[in-house]
This record gives sequence, structure tokens and C-alpha cells, in this order.
Amino acid sequence: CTVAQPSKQEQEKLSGVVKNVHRKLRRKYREVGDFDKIWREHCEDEQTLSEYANAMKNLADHHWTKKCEGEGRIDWCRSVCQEYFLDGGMKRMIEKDEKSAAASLGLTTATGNNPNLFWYQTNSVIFLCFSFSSVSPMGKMRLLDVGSCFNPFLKFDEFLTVGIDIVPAVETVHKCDFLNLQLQPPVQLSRDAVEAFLRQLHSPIDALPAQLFHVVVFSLLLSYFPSPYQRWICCKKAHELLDLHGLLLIITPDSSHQNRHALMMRSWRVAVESLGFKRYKYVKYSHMHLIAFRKISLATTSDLVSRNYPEMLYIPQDFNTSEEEESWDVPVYVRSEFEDDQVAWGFSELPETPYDSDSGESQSSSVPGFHEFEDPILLQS
Ligand SMILES: C[S@@+](CC[C@H](N)C(=O)[O-])C[C@H]1O[C@@H](n2cnc3c(N)ncnc32)[C@H](O)[C@@H]1O
Repeated sequence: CTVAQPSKQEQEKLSGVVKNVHRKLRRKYREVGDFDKIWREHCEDEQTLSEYANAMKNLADHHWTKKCEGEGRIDWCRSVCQEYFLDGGMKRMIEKDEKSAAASLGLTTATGNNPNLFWYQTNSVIFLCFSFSSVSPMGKMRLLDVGSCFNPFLKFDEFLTVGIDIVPAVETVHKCDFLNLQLQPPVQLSRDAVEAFLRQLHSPIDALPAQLFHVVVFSLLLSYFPSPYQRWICCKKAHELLDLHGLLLIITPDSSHQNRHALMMRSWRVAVESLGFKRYKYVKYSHMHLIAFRKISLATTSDLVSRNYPEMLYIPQDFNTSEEEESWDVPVYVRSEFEDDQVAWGFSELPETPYDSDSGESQSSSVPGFHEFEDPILLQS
């Protein structure tokens, strides 16, 4: 996207407001260490928070046009959901799970005649399951957008969107601190009743029943937190809030070359998968990583914390004491013409090249600036 000069300056100023809030939180965390205390104080600092919310909304409304990646992340989420829930992606993944589970037992996939039956493997136990959710018409996709700020998914009819934020920038987003959200037992309600329940939610939201959503979105959320443990808490909550086979979509900023933090992305994958997810898609845009995980098991293993999984959700500035932490908070779109071309290419390629990251068919895109890879470790230089 080509941005006129004054607009560029304004954009940098707004991004600065956002970055400063993240930096301040990190500095305090390094100095004080007690995240709960810092977080409480942070949530009470209404002036800083509302400046932040206004800056984010302003960036979204006036600086991230359709052609920019900032907007592209929302379109990416939408296209992944469409392909997975509405165009048969979920069914294909379930069939694939069934085949590998059956193969590892030396069984044939005898469920082929009955689309409601599938083999299901979790923690080396294999079940023969009867599936309701994969075949029943699902109505609207119930989407929880955590850190929604300006409610970017509300405009899409196919979603029943619940946007939550500690400081909503628009009225349709509910006030809610996801880190402190209480989880209740799952509800046994009809689809219409669940939809009615979600439509009547109002601020502040302190608790939600488990297994309520088809999609949970963390768009530029996890890097807000200065500690990997908070990122871990969020992913664990997302797992509980998702229905079986639901999607967790994580978008995290990174303007560096695709391979630079490949090891970190590998580490995130291991940590998130340990919660009962499996990676479904992965894309690197010029300014961010976009990852889709599907929930493949209702249970998580019990000794997760002792295995250091939370620490695996690190970001470079967790170790960085310098204040020069560029490109890790919010994408700044000051690009060369060459980069603009790369992104334009990337967008024109996306819908035609759906990519199943766990299919084993790694499609290394020939388009510069738009990369997908199966095993980032192998690509680490
Ligand atoms: C960088 S903004 C991203 C906004 C939007 N999702 C996007 O992609 O443009 C991060 C948002 O997360 C919100 N946030 C941070 N911690 C949160 C929490 N514990 N619960 C809910 N929202 C939170 C912030 O207030 C902020 O609006």
C-alpha cells in the first residue's frame, strides 16, 4: 500500500503509542517481576489504555487499507475458517487422523462407509468415535476474538463474533480480561440456544462456559504480554473454550526474514500442540507469522508445566534488555516498492494455494515475501 508522507508520519506516531505501552510493560516486568501486580496496575491505568485503544483503532481505520497486510491478517483468518469449516477442510483432516490412527494400529479404515464414525488417537490411546459436529450443519461460526480492540470480524456475516478486550475501542467489543476469565463447565444447549446466549452477552464478561466456540483468534495479542507464562495461560484457555475440532488462530508480529525466528516458531508449535492442538496452517507475511491450530483432543496432559512448555512460548524481546526492540509490537507499513510488490504477489497467490501444513506436502512458495514451510528447523541457517 502506498501511503502519502504525512500519513506515514502519523502512522509511525500511532505505532509508537502502541509500542511504548508494550515496552513499559516489559520494563516493569523485568524490574518488578511480579506479573499479577504489574497487570493489575496496568489494567487500572485508564488513560494509557484508552490512548492505546484509540491509536490501534486509528491505525485500523485510516492507515491499514485493504491492500495492506494489517488488514490481510483478518482476511487470512476468514479464508482459513471458510476452507476448514465450510469447504470440507475439517472433514479431510478428521479422515486423515483416522487413517494414521488406524495405520498405526495395523487396522484398515473400516469406517469409510459411515461418515459419522472415525478413529481418533490421543496420547497413544485410539478410540473409535461417533462424530456429530463434523456432519451436522453448523450455523454461524462462533468466533471469539481476544484483544479485539475495534472488532474487525463483526462485519462478516458468516461469523457470530464475540469480541473481548481489556479496553474496547468500540461499543460492540465486551470488556474482559482474558487472563482472568473464569471457565465454567460446558453447556448442553441446542445451537439456537448457544447463539442466543452469545448474542445477549454484555460487558464486563467475567466467566464463559467451556467448549463454546468454533474459532478463537489471538491477533497481535500474545506479544502484548511480557511473560511466556501469560501467553501459555491464554493458549490453555483457548483450548478449553474451543469445541473439539475448533481452530485457534494466532497472529504474531515479526518483520524479519522468514528463517530468522524459525526456531522460535518451532518452539511455539511444540508448546501449543502439547495442549491438545495440531498445527493446520502456517504462513509468514512480511510483518507477521499466521498460524492455525486445530483442537484435536479434549484433554491435555497433566505434567505440562513441569516440562517447560510455557517457556517455549518466548519472543526475542523476553531476553532483550535494550529498548531498541523494533518490529515486534505492531506492523509498521513503511515499505519499499519492491516489498509492496511482494505483498501484492502474496495476496494474489493466497486463495489459489490452500496449504495443509500437516499434510507433509510442503509448498514452498515461489513468491518472495510470502513463505510457508513444513519444518522450520531444517531451514534455520
Ligand atoms: C496489538 S492490539 C491488537 C488488536 C487487534 N486484535 C488487531 O489485530 O489489530 C492488542 C489488543 O489486545 C488487548 N489485550 C491485551 N491483553 C488482554 C487481555 N488480557 N484480555 C483481553 N484483551 C487484551 C489490548 O487491549 C489490545 O487492544
